[in-house]
Amino acid sequence: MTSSTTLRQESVRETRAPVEVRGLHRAYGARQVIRGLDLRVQAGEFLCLLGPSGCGKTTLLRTLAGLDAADAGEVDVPTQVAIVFQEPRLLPWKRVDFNVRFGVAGTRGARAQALAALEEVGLADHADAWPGTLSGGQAQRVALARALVREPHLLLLDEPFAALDALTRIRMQALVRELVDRHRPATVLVTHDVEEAILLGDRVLVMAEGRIVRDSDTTGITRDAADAVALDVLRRDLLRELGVGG
Ligand SMILES: Nc1ncnc2c1ncn2[C@@H]1O[C@H](COP(=O)(O)OP(=O)(O)OP(=O)(O)O)[C@@H](O)[C@H]1O
Repeated sequence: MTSSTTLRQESVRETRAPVEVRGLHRAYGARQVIRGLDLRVQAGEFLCLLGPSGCGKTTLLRTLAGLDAADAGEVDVPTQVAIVFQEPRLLPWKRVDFNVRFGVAGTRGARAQALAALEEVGLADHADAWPGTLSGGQAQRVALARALVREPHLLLLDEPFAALDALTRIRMQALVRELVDRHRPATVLVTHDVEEAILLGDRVLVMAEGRIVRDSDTTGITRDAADAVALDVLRRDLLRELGVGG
């Protein structure tokens, strides 16, 4: 990722508002899930969020998507937001093309936009297929196309690769990074996979007990042999932070 880093930073469209969260609080009944969380994501930046189960990652994403309300604090997000979940959540009784158009319902030229998005995820020839005939990876690519067609300025990905087999996961990681580099939304990916976070993101954040407790710049760390030591050190550090390993 080293060579493309400078290019990515230079081509950020300054007109896009960054994501800004200040002093966010959210409780479910007596349980305080998010406790005074601050977060800033620049336009075009790819942020990966790690954290133990139940620490509030999905709650944060849902709040950024406007699906959940904050109890206190400020949440400034762009108007164009799209979210992809672990499951594709397609309408099984509608063809692929409709499922993608669903993201821009009512817009003129929606069919053409849907086809363009399907083309980008390598599924142009599946526009008229039924969701039930797709593999898990293909269905998740349709979910990605449905998100892209909205031209999001903020793209939220909640463990989107977790249900995929190892090879499909690697292909999907590369596709998502490529799409983010091309469209430049601010991107927040929740994952439990430390290596995925380091290799895919520009920044890796660790969340614990409702706050961000670590923020590491990971731009430029690749699978190349030259980066092996940096990758290993960061991986160990992050695993320790997550309470795994010594
Ligand atoms: N709608 C809800 N009502 C009540 N409690 C909830 C609700 N949504 C989440 N919670 C609780 O809030 C806490 C944080 O949940 P959240 O899903 O945000 O965690 P997470 O970090 O995404 O976990 P995981 O990694 O397991 O997906 C959990 O204890 C969960 O049970």
